[in-house]
Amino acid sequence: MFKSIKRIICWCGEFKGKLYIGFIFSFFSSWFAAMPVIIAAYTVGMLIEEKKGGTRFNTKWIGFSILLMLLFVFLRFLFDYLRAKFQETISYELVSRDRLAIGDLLKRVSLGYFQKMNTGDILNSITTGLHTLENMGIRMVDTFIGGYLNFLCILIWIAVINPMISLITIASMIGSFVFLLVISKYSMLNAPVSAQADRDLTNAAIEYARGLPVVKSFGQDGVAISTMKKACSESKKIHLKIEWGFVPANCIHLLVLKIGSLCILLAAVYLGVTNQISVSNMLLLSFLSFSVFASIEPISDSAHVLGVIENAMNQLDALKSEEFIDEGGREVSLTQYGIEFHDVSFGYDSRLILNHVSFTIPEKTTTAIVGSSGSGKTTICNLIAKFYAVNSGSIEIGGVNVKDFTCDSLLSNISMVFQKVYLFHDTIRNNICFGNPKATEKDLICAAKKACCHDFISALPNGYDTIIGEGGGTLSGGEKQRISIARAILKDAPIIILDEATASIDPENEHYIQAAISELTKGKTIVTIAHRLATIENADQILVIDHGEIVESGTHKQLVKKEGVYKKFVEIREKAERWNME
Ligand SMILES: Nc1ncnc2c1ncn2[C@@H]1O[C@H](COP(=O)(O)OP(=O)(O)OP(=O)(O)O)[C@@H](O)[C@H]1O
Repeated sequence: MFKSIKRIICWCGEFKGKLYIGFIFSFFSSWFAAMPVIIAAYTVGMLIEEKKGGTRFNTKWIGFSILLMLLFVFLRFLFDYLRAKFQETISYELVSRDRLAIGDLLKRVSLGYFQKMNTGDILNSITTGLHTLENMGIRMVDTFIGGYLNFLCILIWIAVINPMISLITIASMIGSFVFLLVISKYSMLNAPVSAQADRDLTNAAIEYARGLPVVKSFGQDGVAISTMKKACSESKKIHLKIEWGFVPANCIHLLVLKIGSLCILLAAVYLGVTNQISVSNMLLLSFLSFSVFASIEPISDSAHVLGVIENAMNQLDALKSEEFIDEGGREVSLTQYGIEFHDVSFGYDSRLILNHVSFTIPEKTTTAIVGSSGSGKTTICNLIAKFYAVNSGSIEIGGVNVKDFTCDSLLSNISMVFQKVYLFHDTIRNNICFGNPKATEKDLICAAKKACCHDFISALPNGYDTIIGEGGGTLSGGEKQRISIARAILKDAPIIILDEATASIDPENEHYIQAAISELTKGKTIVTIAHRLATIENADQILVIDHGEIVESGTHKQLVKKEGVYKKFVEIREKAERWNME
């Protein structure tokens, strides 16, 4: 329990000071909260003493005590306000800091990480996990430390009045603490199970939403929803079981405190009746018996979430400790943009995909990579962009090993246009300007015109301010492709990696996209996974890849003369293109 609290305090980092100041205010707030009760008890006590024929009661005291009580009530709320002012914002600041840090971190891990982890798991850490910390982390520490500080204040008063009763108070607190430990232990044990149930549910929901088009087309709604239903019912079952498990320890924790209050009350009355303490002190102890444990009663709720918080912190630490692919990288500014592969071998897992691949792409030339499906073309492009680290060999860009770049510094030199375009759920303007956030309106329109998308964007009711659905769902494939090219044109990077996506596009769109690509690639170093014969034939260099090895390289003219893989590939493409034309 203490370890978890210490961990949360450490998590506060630069905000620790604010947290501690908050505790000081909390301590004073507790003192001021106790003062009106003490004054009321003494006033009533003095009145009773007078009635019994004791010391004469000074009536002026009533007015004075009311003023004092009002002052303490005001001070209590003032210190409470100050505590909240210092502490309440901390969790929001921390979570915002961590969300941004994770966003940055995810940009810097190998893409292999996203295969190792489910999207739902990552999503859960960033959303539910951090939300748990945001909502419960600091509150839990505050309830715990604030609660015991409050208890300590009242305990001091009790000890001053009667040390024996303070021992009863301490014994009750210790008794209840034992059950708090039981609750926190149970919470620690069950939190991973509960978190796994949440992750399974998120993954099932994502899978269901993503697969809906396939589900509908195969008329399999029943099958798909059954996975969701199973995940929901499992989650309900697990959470209910855990909640019920807390009940016994919770009840006993509360029972011990209530019995403690009762014992203090009985002891106070006994001491008062037997004249061992004054009436005022008897009344005061009676009042305090009700409030002494009030601040530690809710700690059991905090102990419940201890495991959940620990688990959220573990997830956060696991994310933060993920190895960066650009560890040790630096900002590099290039003066030339040729690409060289030196004896590169690579596999996503134990299976080797690229086997001792070497080639050179001179700057400002076009290199087409051709080969059968699964031969390793996309893998080469992914390695140039350092999405993965090579197993052996090296890749140089502009004479610098890609290992030596930070991801941002490397990718600032590269524009990638994929077959499968991803557009953000945002305006068309922001999607295009993603390539260059500093671009002016003039630059934006110029890029859109070059990418042949200005006309269709202008025809939309909200023009460039039209919101594109998630993934670009509200646009056609050709429109999305042209927007992604406009994005790359605006970025104006010296190296272009292009997965030429013309196979599935109609002739009119193909014409537009080719025009857009020509604008994009002018004067750049281009690596293209080429499908169209026209692009391949015009390339300065063709690399033919087969089973992860470069089996042929040269110009179109040189390669068709050989009776090799390329010639066969050209014959197949010619047939396919003729078939497309018919
Ligand atoms: N992330 C991955 N994890 C594991 N294996 C992968 C991964 N991506 C690709 N592969 C495997 O690596 C091999 C090469 O894939 P790659 O995508 O580079 O081929 P490609 O030549 O671009 O194919 P295509 O023309 O069909 O797109 C394939 O056998 C593929 O199954």
